[in-house]
Amino acid sequence: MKLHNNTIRGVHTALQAIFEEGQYADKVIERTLKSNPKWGARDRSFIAETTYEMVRWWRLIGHLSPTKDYWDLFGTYWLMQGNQLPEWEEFARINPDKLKGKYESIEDPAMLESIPEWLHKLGKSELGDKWEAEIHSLNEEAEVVLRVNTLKTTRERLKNQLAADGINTYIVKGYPDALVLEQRENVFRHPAFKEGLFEVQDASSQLVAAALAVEPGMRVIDACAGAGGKALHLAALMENKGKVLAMDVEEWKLQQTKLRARRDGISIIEPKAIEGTKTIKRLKESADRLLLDVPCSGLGVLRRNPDTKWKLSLESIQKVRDTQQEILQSYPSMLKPGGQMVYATCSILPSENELQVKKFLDSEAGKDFELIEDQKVLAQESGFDGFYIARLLKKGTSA
Ligand SMILES: C[S@@+](CC[C@H](N)C(=O)[O-])C[C@H]1O[C@@H](n2cnc3c(N)ncnc32)[C@H](O)[C@@H]1O
Repeated sequence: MKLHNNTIRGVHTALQAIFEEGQYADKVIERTLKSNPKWGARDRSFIAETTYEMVRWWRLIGHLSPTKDYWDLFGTYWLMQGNQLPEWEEFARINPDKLKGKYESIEDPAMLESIPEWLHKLGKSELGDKWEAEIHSLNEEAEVVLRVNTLKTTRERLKNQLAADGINTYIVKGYPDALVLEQRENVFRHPAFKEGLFEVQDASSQLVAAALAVEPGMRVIDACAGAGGKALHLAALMENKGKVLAMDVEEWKLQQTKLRARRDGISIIEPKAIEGTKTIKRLKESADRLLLDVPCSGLGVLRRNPDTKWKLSLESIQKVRDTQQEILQSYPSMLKPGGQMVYATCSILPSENELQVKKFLDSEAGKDFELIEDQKVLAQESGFDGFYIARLLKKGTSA
């Protein structure tokens, strides 16, 4: 593949914003591409892909590169990918043989997987033998997965429609609404997206709403709805009948949910900002189903958000665990007796997952609940994101 000076500069600018200004990789790439409308499709995918991959391998690249200069870092990355460097003066400091020798002498698994030392220790202590294969899997590039909006089309119809435009997809057993792209593609530009025929949502994430066993006409609360990925799926599973109360502490995210619902032809989602314990108390025993898609470390979705590795710390993970338990201690009061609840995270750490559920069940707040089943979805086994999904029943019958 031929390298172009201006697109490499585009990658540099994006990396600067991510590492020096602490901005989120996905937002930075979106902005970089938007501000350079003259770049063609190939240039755009080069910039997006290279930026993501350089963020993913940042620690290892930094170790192997002769200096911290961006040209050296890019050149090192380019060689690591098995490519050859053109004879440009910008790459004069890079010696491919020296780089290869340095790579082969690395013994530290955290360096080889390009993760912080503390994360390797934590992963090993939580997942034991499964950790190394898991982090290896989480360092792979994510597939693009679509969730068919069954309110507007069928999987078969959408598959054919996309194929007619040269976008080939395949079906994976166990994920009834999913289509996986054979090749990475910017599907947001496709008319079928604008018509609300699909959402982009990882296959593991699609298991969450499905686990809640919703039915048309139910009153459902999605208590951490964010931009609405799962709420939209719930509404589709409910055939747009009943009500989905989409709640979050960050009201601006719920605005996104509203816009997405309109595109998807959904009318049953009602956004509601959480203003404190009052909001929760007022909804006491009002829901047939409750989804707690709680904030988490995001360690299960590193494929999609590789910058998470560099933003997390032991302290930030502890903080998020505290929030998870606070939510578990208070929000289940919104569920009617006899109702079902799903607790979900996009983390693979037991301390955010089954141990949180156990702590809840052992506490006063959890005494009326029982665990029906849980799924520990690892990337190394599923081939998709890492997730945890627990289904719980609130004992008793509703009056
Ligand atoms: C994993 S994200 C939710 C993703 C969303 N359900 C989706 O499918 O797109 C967790 C959400 O919890 C929200 N959150 C954080 N603290 C919360 C709290 N105490 N109560 C409710 N939501 C909270 C965050 O703003 C974030 O949107």
